[in-house]
Amino acid sequence: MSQQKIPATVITGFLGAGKTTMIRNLLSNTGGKKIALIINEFGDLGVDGDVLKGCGAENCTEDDIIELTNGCICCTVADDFIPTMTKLLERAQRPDHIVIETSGLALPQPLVAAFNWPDIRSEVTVDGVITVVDSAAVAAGRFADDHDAVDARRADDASLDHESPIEELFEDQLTCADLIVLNKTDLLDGEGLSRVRHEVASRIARKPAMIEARNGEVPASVLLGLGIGTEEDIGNRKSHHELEHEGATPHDHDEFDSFVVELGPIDDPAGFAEKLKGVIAEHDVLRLKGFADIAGKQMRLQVQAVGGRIDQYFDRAWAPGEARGTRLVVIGLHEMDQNTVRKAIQALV
Ligand SMILES: Nc1nc2c(ncn2[C@@H]2O[C@H](COP(=O)(O)OP(=O)(O)OP(=O)(O)O)[C@@H](O)[C@H]2O)c(=O)[nH]1
Repeated sequence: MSQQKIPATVITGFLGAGKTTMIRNLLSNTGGKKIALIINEFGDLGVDGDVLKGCGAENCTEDDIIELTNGCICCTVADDFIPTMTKLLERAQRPDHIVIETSGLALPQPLVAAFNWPDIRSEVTVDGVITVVDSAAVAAGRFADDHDAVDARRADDASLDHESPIEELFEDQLTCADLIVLNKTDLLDGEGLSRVRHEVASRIARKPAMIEARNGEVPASVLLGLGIGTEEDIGNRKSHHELEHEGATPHDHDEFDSFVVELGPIDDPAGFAEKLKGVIAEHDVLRLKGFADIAGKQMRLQVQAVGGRIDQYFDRAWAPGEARGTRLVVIGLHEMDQNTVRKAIQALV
């Protein structure tokens, strides 16, 4: 008798929507299922891997967490994702379930389509694609572009064939969903949330289930076991790019850029965060995350900024022999001036 296919859940969603937070919560309540986690993030710091490995889940040990670091998963399917899956499937102890966290800038379509490759298809199936949405960011209009401005730009430059890259990606990630998690409900009231629900629904023709969550707290029984087999339906969930350029090469990430800023110790983390908000707003930084060395503290500070909202918390002690330091990854649109932003952040300490 052939072995049953292993279900794989793809978790996607724009930068900072709460994917890692949701997975962290999931790993603490898997109902005994052994999970293998494949994670991919944009930027050179490996913050998500560090956060998830640090959560010490029994059913997903450090060995079960695989980081894909050679670029965005949707562009490295053949070179990175498929070989990783093949190796995972060769393990003596196979996982009960595979969870894949895409980078916040990934198109889920090419990844899901990879499950139709013969070697993978015979052993794994996509249990479902879950798209996490930052409800507060939707309410603030972060994905609703200024269409007049875009039209004006297009009139100036005939080669511009699509709308804002952020808006497109947001819609492409929704288009792929079997389940949409409207996260960060704590930041909105009932009316605001209902507007977000309508706005999200209006962006896609399909009507996947939509649930609300705070801090990604959704029971494993809801997230795992959707049983969809999404790879068989992926042809009906085309991205903007696929619709505009049938048969064209996949998209790249030229529209976005990331870089790492290194700093010395920070004396006043609250003051630093306040001033950082100003830099983020002035330079349209989309996402900033990393770890900070706070003078006189044994613990390192995790810094997470999504747009102008900054969270900071001490996550663990600096390990013996570990080089203390402040390292922050900054992600923005390509036109962001790296040198100016780097200098502006360095000037804060
Ligand atoms: N207020 C609030 N903050 C949240 C919630 N969920 C996540 N966050 C915060 O949002 C920030 C980003 O969360 P992550 O889980 O790292 O988001 P992500 O989607 O994994 O981010 P990328 O991997 O960079 O795309 C962190 O500071 C979280 O603590 C929520 O429901 N409410």
